[in-house]
Amino acid sequence: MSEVPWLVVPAAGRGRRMGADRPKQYLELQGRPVLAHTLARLYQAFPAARLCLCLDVDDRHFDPAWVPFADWRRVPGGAERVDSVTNALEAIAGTAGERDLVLVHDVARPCVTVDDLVRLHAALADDPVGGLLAAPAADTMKRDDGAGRVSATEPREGLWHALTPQGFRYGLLCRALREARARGLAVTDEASAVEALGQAPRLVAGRRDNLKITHPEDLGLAALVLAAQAASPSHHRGVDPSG
Ligand SMILES: Nc1ccn([C@@H]2O[C@H](COP(=O)(O)OP(=O)(O)OP(=O)(O)O)[C@@H](O)[C@H]2O)c(=O)n1
Ligand SMILES: C[C@](O)(CO)[C@H](O)COP(=O)(O)O
Repeated sequence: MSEVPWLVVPAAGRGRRMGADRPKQYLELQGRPVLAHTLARLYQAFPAARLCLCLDVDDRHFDPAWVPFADWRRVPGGAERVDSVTNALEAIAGTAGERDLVLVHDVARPCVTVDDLVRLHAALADDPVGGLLAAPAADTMKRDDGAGRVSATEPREGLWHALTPQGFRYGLLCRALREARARGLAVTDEASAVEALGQAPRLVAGRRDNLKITHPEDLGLAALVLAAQAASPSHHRGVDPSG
């Protein structure tokens, strides 16, 4: 029987780049808010997991009916994503064990498949460091000169897009985020904090359609992805019965 993970879902962003009338996690996608889709995918993969949901303290849109988990708690969001995740880890101090696996997943990634969730979980079961879903860069990469022109073409070999979930043992993740804060490092994901400790997180190849809804056009793309996934049953495969 495999280990049931903790889930941390940072959902306290304001969606500034989306520029909508509400945070993007509450925008409608196939008739339901983005947040409800994301939590449903996580629940399909890990029905017995314990969830920490990071929400803005001034959130006026959230409805607990969208949370399918039996064991969940609401945690106040912080100023940045990393602060929201840190608040979640602090909220479960004393309950979570040092070696417990914590999977952190952006609420803004509703298209993650059950198959990828289960594969990541399995890949991290015995990994001494932890790791993340990631997709190899598929485009030619340009660097700008700061004035709208190309200054260089960067080799893409070995470059990956960091996706979520990202999963690490509770003790290691707490230490990594604490040290990153102490050193004033700007970390945009959990892996970069762990890297700053000198550790090498495992890259687990994930689907490129696990997109992060960020800009206005991403909402339409996510709707197309969900429709395409519904037409193919592959993402329902591999649900862990012990979860
Ligand atoms: N203070 C914050 C900022 C972000 N997030 C969450 O972190 C994830 C990734 O962040 P991003 O895509 O940047 O979301 P927003 O912060 O909402 O977007 P923007 O940067 O455009 O305002 C999202 O699930 C978002 O809700 C969070 O929990 N707390
Ligand atoms: C964690 C993340 O999704 C990895 O790609 C991403 O860094 C979060 O988005 P942000 O715009 O950097 O907050």
